[in-house]
Amino acid sequence: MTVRDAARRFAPLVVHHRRRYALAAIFLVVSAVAEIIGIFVLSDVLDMALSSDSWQTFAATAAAWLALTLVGAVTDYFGQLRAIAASEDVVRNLRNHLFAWVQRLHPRLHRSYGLGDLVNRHLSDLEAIEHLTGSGLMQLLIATLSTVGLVTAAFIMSWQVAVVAVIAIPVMWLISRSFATAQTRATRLERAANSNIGVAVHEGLAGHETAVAYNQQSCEHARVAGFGQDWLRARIFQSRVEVGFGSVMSVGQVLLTLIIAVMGVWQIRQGHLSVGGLVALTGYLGYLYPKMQEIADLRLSVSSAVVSAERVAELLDLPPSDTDQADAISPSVSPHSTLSLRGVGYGYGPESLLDNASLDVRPGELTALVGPSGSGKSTLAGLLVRFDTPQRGSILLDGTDIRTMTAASVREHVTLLPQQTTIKAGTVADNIAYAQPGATESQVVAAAVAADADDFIRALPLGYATVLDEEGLALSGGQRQRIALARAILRDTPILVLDEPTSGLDTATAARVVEALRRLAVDRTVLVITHDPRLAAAADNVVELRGRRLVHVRTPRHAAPGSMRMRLDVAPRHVVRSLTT
Ligand SMILES: Nc1ncnc2c1ncn2[C@@H]1O[C@H](COP(=O)(O)OP(=O)(O)OP(=O)(O)O)[C@@H](O)[C@H]1O
Repeated sequence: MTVRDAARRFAPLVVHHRRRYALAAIFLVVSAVAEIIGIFVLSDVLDMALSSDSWQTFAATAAAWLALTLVGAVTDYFGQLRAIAASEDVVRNLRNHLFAWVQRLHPRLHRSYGLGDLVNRHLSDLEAIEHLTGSGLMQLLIATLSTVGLVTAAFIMSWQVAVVAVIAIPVMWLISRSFATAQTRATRLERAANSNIGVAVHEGLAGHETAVAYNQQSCEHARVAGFGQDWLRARIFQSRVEVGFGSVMSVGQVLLTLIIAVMGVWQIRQGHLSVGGLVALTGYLGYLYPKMQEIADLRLSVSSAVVSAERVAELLDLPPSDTDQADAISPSVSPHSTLSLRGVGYGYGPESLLDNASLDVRPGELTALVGPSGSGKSTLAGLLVRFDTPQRGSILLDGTDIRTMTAASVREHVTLLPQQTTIKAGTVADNIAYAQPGATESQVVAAAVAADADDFIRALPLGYATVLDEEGLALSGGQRQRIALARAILRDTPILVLDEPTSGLDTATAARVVEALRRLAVDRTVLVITHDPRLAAAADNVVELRGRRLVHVRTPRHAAPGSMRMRLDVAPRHVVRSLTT
């Protein structure tokens, strides 16, 4: 990606802040102009003082110089504040935009990047992009205008001296260009190492218990330290480029000042310049040099920002998992819905996971999907809530292909309880109500009762008001599972797809949850994915995912009365075989 590509790509996200940047730029330009005129006035003040004319004229000129300095300082203050406010707001908006997009990506893409890497892209990378398209651009504009103003003023004082300064500008630009290539390479290495550290720290902390249990803390530590070493190398490389550039520029500045001083003295001796004029001239060039260096530095920082732009653009170019057709519909939610698969085929790569899979999951029935680990059950659950679309065949909701519906509408009909339970920072009630933010207290309690969670919640120190930390570590695995189940129940959609709802539960609790699921299935369509023989035995239908196909193992016709109490030893042999695989 070139600087131009990056600017073109992200400018539309910044463009609606142009007025704020413009206002900041106006303040800063006024400040720069006040500075330039101030130096001019200073030369008069000095010449007057040296020629000791009237003290009154001297005082008036000195007051004008002071006033200009004050105007410069005040406008600089407001300009800087405005610029900072605009750039922070742009970063905030860019982050909102990126986060909204990343939320639309398939969960498997989140996993493939790693959370640490994604977090990094939401933080420092966005700041760099703002610099490229907002504050950096504004700084470049002001530095360029100031340079033009200072050079013009220098020309008025002495064109011979000003020519030397003008010649220095393209030389500095060429030097900064040669450093920019190295800076891009260094930044790429630094960003990659930084992301690796983020991923390693996140994984190390998220899997801390496993690391301790397996005595692998030193391995986790070595992993973070290894990436830290890469980062250090990249930072040293980056600093070498930055500091090297700074040193070359300093030598250049000294050379330039020396040449200008020699020329200035020569001009005074020739009678072409006054002492005040030389002071003003060196003042102009004293301001000019940092402005030129700022332009050259911007060239370097822009090279770093391009790397960040590449990293963010990479995420924004990923296809979202919830793209709707142009004429997608949002059918109204009916209390009873049938979910059907017709000849569904799906695979992550060339290998199929599902082939010609067909199934009807009807209201009033509890359907269990069983099958060996890795056979594709969770993948199928993801298709039902349109994380992805089948490559062949279709999934129908009351006869409507879910491809033709908006993804949001599909999820208004179908609730998925994922295999991994998520507990958010907040109270128990907040966690359950996450499914339906406007839910009343009694609805939250009813959902908890249905998930057999009410008793243990009431036993917590503050009951439903007990605050859980982000990972819900204050709760046992089974308790977290039931809170997640209550959350799914609270959504009150006609179809529930529950991935391993009884995993981690003791026999008595699992039995109560199974009972709760049977009650739910009375007026809902419930599909449970399970390895739990008790749950499969309690289901009206049992379907096995076997050899990429869905095979009916048991239908309501064969279900024993009171199937909820069916024991594993009386469940059909093939159910037992598939559950124990
Ligand atoms: N994002 C992915 N990319 C490629 N392959 C994947 C991806 N996610 C899952 N798989 C593979 O697809 C297969 C099915 O995975 P899935 O999680 O659907 O199985 P499952 O039947 O639910 O397993 P389990 O019963 O152990 O939960 C596995 O071989 C898995 O490695």
